Amino acid sequence: MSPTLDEIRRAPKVLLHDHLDGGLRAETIVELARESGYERLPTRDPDDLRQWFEEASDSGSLERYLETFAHTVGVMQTRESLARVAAECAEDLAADGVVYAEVRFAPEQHTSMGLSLDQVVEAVLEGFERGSRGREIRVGTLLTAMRHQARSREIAELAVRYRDGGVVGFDIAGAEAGYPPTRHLDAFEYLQRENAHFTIHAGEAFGLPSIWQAIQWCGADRLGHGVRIIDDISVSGDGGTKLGRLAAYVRDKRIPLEMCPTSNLQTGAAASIAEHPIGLLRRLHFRVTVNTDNRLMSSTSLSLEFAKLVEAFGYDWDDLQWFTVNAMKSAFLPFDERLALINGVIKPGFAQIKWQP
Ligand SMILES: O=c1[nH]cnc2c1ncn2[C@H]1C[C@H](O)[C@@H](CO)O1
Ligand SMILES: [Zn+2]
Repeated sequence: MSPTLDEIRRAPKVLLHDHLDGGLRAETIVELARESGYERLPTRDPDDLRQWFEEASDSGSLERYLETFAHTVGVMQTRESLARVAAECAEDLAADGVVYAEVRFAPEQHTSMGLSLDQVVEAVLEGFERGSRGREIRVGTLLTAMRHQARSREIAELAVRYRDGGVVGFDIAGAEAGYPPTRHLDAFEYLQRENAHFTIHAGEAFGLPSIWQAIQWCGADRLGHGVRIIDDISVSGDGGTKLGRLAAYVRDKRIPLEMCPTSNLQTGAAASIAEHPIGLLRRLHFRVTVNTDNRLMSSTSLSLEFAKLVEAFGYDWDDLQWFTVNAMKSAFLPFDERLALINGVIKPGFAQIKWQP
């Protein structure tokens, strides 16, 4: 029997790639816009707004997809709104059965009403703490720098400053074409000297050179998306595969791929779930993880992403557990804490679901 959406919701899941400003509740956006006097929302009806985000994000272009964030970032400019959005994020993920999440956002985008970078981070950390309290979820924060801006070193320093307060790593995001990872080499070298962890959005809207730079120049621990690694794998008529040097390196080094299937369809990185490179990469035993990217823009949840993969590839509980353990192994948490979650929460949780009549 293949796993149903309801059953998947009850399984303990791990989410490594989820944007705070891409996961707001539509009702919350409308309320925050009203309270703050934000006038530019396309509609004030939550149902229409939810649909607007999904449709506007479905253009086949990452650049157009990113334009929709103006409306979520626009209502996240005060301590209260940031803390509320973060608390609701933790609540929503816990309700979906996520037991460990790393949620990212770009502090530099939340200072237009006068908050300092430190105040922004503190508000979000407080929100995650509040939303997680009493629930079976732990949330780590990743600080993102926008790749078209020039504040990555500053944001990297911010991440290190809050490393003992809930920030577990760093990331760069935004339009990929024209903004290669090496533009931010200074930030990555600083983080390496500080023994800090980081992931890089790479191989989503640009190909192998972006992935190569992220790994071989910048030293990324993980790849955000990384779907274009497929360009370095040739598949012959009889189904045989041959890995190029970069693809072999990524697999040999067990570099985690934070794959986000639905988001990739919307930005044109893949044509359909069934044709998504995740199928081949899983078969070839790359360290694949499954993620949401932006739950609002993609109208999705981690459970729904898994359910779509079950439908397209016929995955069973062992596959879903494999993706989940991969994600937990790849988290930016200390080794002993990762192990405790794998052995104490993930494996028993999947065993219970697998064996219940
Ligand atoms: O999939 C993505 N690729 C590149 N950038 C992205 C993606 N999803 C969200 N972002 C951007 C828009 C957000 O404002 C920013 C920080 O979360 O990250
Ligand atoms: Zn992303």
